[in-house]
Amino acid sequence: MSLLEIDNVTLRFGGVVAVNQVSFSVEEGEVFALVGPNGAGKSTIFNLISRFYDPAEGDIRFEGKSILSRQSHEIAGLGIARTFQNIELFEHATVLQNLLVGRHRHRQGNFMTELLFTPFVRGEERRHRSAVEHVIEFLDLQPYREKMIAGLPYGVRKVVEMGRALAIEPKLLLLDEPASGLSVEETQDVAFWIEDIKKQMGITVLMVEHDMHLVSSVSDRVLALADGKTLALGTPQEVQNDPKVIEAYIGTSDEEERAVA
Ligand SMILES: Nc1ncnc2c1ncn2[C@@H]1O[C@H](COP(=O)(O)OP(=O)(O)OP(=O)(O)O)[C@@H](O)[C@H]1O
Repeated sequence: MSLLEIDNVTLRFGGVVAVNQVSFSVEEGEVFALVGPNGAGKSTIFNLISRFYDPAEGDIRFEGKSILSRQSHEIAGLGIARTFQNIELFEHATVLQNLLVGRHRHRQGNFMTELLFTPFVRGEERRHRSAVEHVIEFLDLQPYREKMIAGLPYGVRKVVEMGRALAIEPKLLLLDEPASGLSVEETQDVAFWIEDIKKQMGITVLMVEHDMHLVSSVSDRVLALADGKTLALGTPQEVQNDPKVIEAYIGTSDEEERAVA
């Protein structure tokens, strides 16, 4: 059984078919990338998995069960965490506080037990702290743990966002353009972390990314989309050499996209 199955999914915005009968499966333990020119439908697929949108047709299954009856706030509870293209953190809270918020799905105490700070709650608190400390160490965030997000450089905020998602201890991590706006060195770090997230933490990764160098270095499989439709699916090399993919990139009006091609 695949961890995630996107089964013949279609979504329209008025007259625009943002996602057009797309199917793919993500296997446990792999890094799977969605690529394609601007407007291909990549972010919409993330938003469908996050249950921000309802598909017009098709099904989305996680661990074999449809998630279409679930609401967006229930998705983290199933074990799916995500980052956003435009980083979404609490600006006026510290790195540590932002990561602890990510632990919310694991909280089991009720109002009274929390109020009375029972041994159960104290134990829970220790467990949350230690999970968060593990993420801080993993992502080399020690120098920033007590710093406010608002004062941090962009590259560090991106890492904190990844940390917030990892603190949930997900089975599936959705990374929305993890390298966008980063320097070559920072992108290299992201590549190492994605490899470690897969190998050391055993977390499956689905990412949307424009940086084909990063995609080829970390992905097991790649799905290329254009105009909401599947163009090619295979290894990074197979997809990059696919004539339909080359055509889609060369046909784009975006200079950066053409450079990628
Ligand atoms: N909320 C929305 N309302 C209307 N149209 C939308 C909405 N979101 C996306 N679209 C349209 O759906 C299509 C797919 O957009 P989407 O953002 O998924 O593409 P993308 O591949 O993520 O592009 P990019 O690489 O620029 O982020 C585009 O034509 C876009 O204009």
